[in-house]
Amino acid sequence: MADLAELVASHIVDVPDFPKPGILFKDLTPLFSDGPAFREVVDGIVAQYGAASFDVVAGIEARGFVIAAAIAYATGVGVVPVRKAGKLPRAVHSSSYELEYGEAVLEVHTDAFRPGERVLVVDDVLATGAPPPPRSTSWSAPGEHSPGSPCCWSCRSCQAGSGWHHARLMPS
Ligand SMILES: O=P(O)(O)OC[C@H]1O[C@H](OP(=O)(O)OP(=O)(O)O)[C@H](O)[C@@H]1O
Ligand SMILES: Nc1ncnc2[nH]cnc12
Repeated sequence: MADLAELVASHIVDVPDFPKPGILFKDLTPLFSDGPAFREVVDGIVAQYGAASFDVVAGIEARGFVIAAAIAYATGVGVVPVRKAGKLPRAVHSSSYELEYGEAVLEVHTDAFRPGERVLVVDDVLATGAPPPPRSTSWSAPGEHSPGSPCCWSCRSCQAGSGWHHARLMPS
């Protein structure tokens, strides 16, 4: 797993101030475009969870689609697109959330999953994403936890020491 993490890290390009000043954007396109590396990562994800542990893969628009489709093809299961608001043509479940650099709404068709189906949900990056906090939720200053700790191993705000991130990602 350490090797895989290194492989991923070595194929990420950090882009400062994209899409907004203060955001360090993790660009995974070099990983997607490197055939052997991408295959190794996809195979690694499948091995991590076990091909028999899920019945369908859900990918989060848009970069998550790339990974979800590859996993689905590799394991012979179907893929369900979880799309940004207004893109799906039929009845949807909908949920809003906060991004590191904005807000968005994700939707999935109400009949996308069958009862009891086991779903592997994939995306490329977890920065800060979380449902909008309830009023009572406290917010924690960045840097209160060490980068690499389980609470925020992929939390860019914490690692970059800038911005705020949701307490949900932190241990209580
Ligand atoms: O943890 P968060 O702060 O939610 O950030 C992570 C999300 O942001 C990016 O998607 P984005 O909405 O930018 O869409 P894209 O994949 O279409 O670029 C990324 O692919 C994740 O879905
Ligand atoms: N820092 C970041 N890099 C890439 N994608 C992101 N989505 C949210 N924050 C991001």
